Amino acid sequence: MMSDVDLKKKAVGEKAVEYIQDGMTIGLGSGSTVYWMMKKLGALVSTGLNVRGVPSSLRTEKWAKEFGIPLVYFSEVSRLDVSIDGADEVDRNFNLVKGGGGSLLREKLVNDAADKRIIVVDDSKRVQQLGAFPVPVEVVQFGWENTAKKLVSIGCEPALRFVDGERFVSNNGNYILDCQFSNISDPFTLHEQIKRTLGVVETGLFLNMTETIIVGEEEGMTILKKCAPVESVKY
Ligand SMILES: O=C(CO)[C@H](O)[C@H](O)COP(=O)(O)O
Repeated sequence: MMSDVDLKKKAVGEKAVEYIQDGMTIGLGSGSTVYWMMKKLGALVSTGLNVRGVPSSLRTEKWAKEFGIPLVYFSEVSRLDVSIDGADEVDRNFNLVKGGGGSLLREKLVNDAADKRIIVVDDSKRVQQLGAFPVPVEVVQFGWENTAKKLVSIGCEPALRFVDGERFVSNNGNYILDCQFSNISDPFTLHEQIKRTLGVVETGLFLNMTETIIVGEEEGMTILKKCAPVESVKY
């Protein structure tokens, strides 16, 4: 049986497919919420919907192939019509922490290329202030220990990510440092500070990178849109 959280993820993932129209090129995000979007999209493709996707991770690429979603190389498209992605935290200013699955760099590149960017989350991801979830920071492997020390000096506790007892290596061949800050009052300045650190490739702070957030709740969902009234969908 599916957990309550999984039911919420499924509901918002499937809802996001309503934003996709025939002929669109779609940025396919990563994670378990995006999985449901892709499964539904695959079903629509099998009934004739003509779309193509750019995957933001190898796992997403695998799912796209499994669900029959046609893919196109990122290098072959200049813009995407829409991107649909998950997140680890969303604040009320539409800023996000992403990278819990380790795909933050490709996700950022894909989302940045989209004209419309939709985020799908369950309500446990909504926060007053970013930072309870450690900020994933992608760093080059060479000299990562020194990069970590530099990050300590800007106020965090970085932890090298391990998965199944092994050092996690991103799809780009880099390590991830999960950086716990005690308080992120200004995510924009923090992002700039981290980016200036030698050895850092990208941060999981996605700032001003979405206009629509679909939040799955116990009895429905809330659709948050920048500069538009909140929409509530009840079951
Ligand atoms: O940023 C991500 C992967 O790098 C995911 O979108 C994020 O971790 C949310 O995942 P899920 O939908 O499984 O909760």
